[in-house]
Amino acid sequence: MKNQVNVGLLGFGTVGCGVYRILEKNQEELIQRTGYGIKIQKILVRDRDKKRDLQVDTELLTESVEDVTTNPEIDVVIEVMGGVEEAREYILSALNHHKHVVTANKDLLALYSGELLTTAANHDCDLYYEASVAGGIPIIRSLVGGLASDRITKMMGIVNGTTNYILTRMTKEGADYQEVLKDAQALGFAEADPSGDVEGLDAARKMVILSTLGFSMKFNLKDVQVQGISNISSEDIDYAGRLGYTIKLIGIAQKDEGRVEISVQPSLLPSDHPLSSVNNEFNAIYIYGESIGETMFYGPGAGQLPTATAVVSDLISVVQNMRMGVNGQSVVLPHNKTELKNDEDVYSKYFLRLYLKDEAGAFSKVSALFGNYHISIEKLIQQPLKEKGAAEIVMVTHQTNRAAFNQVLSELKGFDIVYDVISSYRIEGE
Ligand SMILES: NC(=O)C1=CN([C@@H]2O[C@H](COP(=O)(O)OP(=O)(O)OC[C@H]3O[C@@H](n4cnc5c(N)ncnc54)[C@H](OP(=O)(O)O)[C@@H]3O)[C@@H](O)[C@H]2O)C=CC1
Ligand SMILES: N[C@@H](CC=O)C(=O)O
Repeated sequence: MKNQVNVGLLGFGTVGCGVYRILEKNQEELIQRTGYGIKIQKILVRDRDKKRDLQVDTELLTESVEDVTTNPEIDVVIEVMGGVEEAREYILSALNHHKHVVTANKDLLALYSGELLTTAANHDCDLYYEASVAGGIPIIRSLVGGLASDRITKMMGIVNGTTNYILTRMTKEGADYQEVLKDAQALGFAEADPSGDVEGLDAARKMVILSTLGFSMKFNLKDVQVQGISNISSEDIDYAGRLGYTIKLIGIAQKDEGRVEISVQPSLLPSDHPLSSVNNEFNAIYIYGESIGETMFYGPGAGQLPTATAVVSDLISVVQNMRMGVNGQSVVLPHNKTELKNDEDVYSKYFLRLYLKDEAGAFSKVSALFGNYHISIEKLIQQPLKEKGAAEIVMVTHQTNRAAFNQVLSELKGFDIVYDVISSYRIEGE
């Protein structure tokens, strides 16, 4: 092996520029840790003439993917361009040309990890993807390395920086949803299409990746119950606060007796729960294992340098493997049969807010409906809504199963004494 490793970058946006910066700044440490110099040879972009914050030698930039994925001088390809089909095609091309690959692309991995990992293995190539989940937190390494000896039973946490940033500012400052979303985009936290963030899909993709690794089962996006944050109002946040809760977008993957539930939903957590204090773009994930019990991972979940740190750390692993003539840890394919839980088997408490007609006996009818499904009410706020001649009801239920709660919700929506069902959220962490 020569004493320099040549790298090709696919993408030079938020993360790509971060990778460039860290490679420039930490070259000395990289040589110490790997024994090799690491040089960026080519960078694929859509538009070479675009004005960029980070100025580089224009000879490095190319609009032709072959300059990277089939370039015989390049040893490792780093994919930080995003998207699915082109990214898949380019990574497969790189692997087929015997190049190791590092990627931050959770959209791609949630769909095609099996194909990509198999192709990598067939070509004796590494495929690392630490940055695809929770930005700078080394969560993938922890699952496939530090916790590999344990049986994982549950993973729960905040895995999207953009939505956590938005909810934090809405909660703490009463900030406007659209305004803070713009800030999250300007700060480089949001995806190119931020609807993936705010509708919960980005977090769902990350939960698919974590669940596949943690439970060694194959999952698809359709296996995840997903709800985003775009309908959360300042009133929901205020009521949650009055009842002692904070609203966060929470991903849960839980296995009981071989069957799994995966969800991403805005959830109410007790305000003294550690996840309630995870603010801004930070992420945090609890991992529970049969032997280890509870562990928690916390750190920046999005942003240029935290994400690039994970990417460059993967690159270091690749170079260390190249030096030793071995392949890396990340080629782990699922081997357990996938079984999902039914709604009847998923239990939690719920928060519900609705407008009720201000007429005698209306609340008793609602209570009776809950009673029909054996759901009891733990906390209640009732107040008149003058402009509608209605009462606003906010309640917290005791534990119930998802099927029963969904049935009550659907019957409430057709009830003549109910003006509107405003919002409902799961309650976790109690
Ligand atoms: N931003 C973050 O905090 C995090 C991002 N990620 C993931 O990292 C990846 C990159 O994200 P980010 O850096 O934010 O994205 P950006 O949108 O900032 O950058 C994308 C880059 O890829 C280039 N590009 C995109 N599509 C093509 C294409 N078809 N052909 C050639 N070049 C292309 C763009 O070129 P041009 O500059 O010419 O437009 C741009 O340089 C994504 O998969 C994202 O999900 C993961 C963790 C955190
Ligand atoms: N858009 C993502 C970026 C990192 O994965 C997020 O906000 O978490």
